Amino acid sequence: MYNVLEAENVCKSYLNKRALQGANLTIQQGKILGLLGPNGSGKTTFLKIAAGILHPSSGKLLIDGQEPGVYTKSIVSYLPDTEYLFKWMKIKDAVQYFKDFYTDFDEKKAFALLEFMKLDANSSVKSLSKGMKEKLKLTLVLSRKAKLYILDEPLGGVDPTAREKILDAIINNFSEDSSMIITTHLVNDIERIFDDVAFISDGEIVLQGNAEELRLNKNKSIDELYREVFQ
Ligand SMILES: Nc1ncnc2c1ncn2[C@@H]1O[C@H](COP(=O)(O)OP(=O)(O)OP(=O)(O)O)[C@@H](O)[C@H]1O
Repeated sequence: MYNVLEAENVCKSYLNKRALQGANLTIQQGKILGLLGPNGSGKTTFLKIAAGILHPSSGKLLIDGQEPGVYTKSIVSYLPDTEYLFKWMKIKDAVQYFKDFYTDFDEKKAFALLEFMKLDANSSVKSLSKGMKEKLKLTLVLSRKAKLYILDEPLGGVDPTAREKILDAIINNFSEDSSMIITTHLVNDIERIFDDVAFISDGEIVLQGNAEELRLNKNKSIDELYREVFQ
């Protein structure tokens, strides 16, 4: 099986804070991996390195066999946990912005997803609630035909019913040629879409495996296992 992402002994320090301390992780093609860990365990730092926004202090991280850079950014669709939409934009301007920026952007898919998310293309971004903004950002990121989707806390502000529908949409739109890494604290709600999970603690991956095998072997849901590991 081909690994879209391979991280070997990745370390990252911010001044005197060691955020990643030798993280090892692989993501296979066609798989959705949940990267799970408590606040401050290094999830966002890991994702930023994979997205090419931060450089590791040491170690190696390869995406499709290459170090993060211009090529990997062209095949990675990244949803950061921060705000990046411009307030002056209407939703349709944000779609156009992505279309201009990314050659792999599928405008038809974007408008279909907007409809699914019940978002009006003529609404202005500044009028959207937190959950609506999350839905818009997810729409934009999922409308690229990327090899790797990186979603940092994608559904925190979305209400539980919509969350279920969006998870279904993610699975229905997911192509076996691509892969996905998702961080979340909503383990119980989201675990059903994970093929694999990795637990991160103090900048180290302490457990990685197939979600179904872990459930069977430990006789626990991933949420229960998470609570046991991080209690
Ligand atoms: N820019 C920064 N400067 C200094 N320290 C940082 C910076 N960004 C993150 N850190 C520290 O690095 C560690 C890992 O942070 P990171 O944001 O990767 O964690 P996380 O697992 O994503 O947390 P959360 O679940 O709260 O989002 C934390 O101790 C954090 O305080």
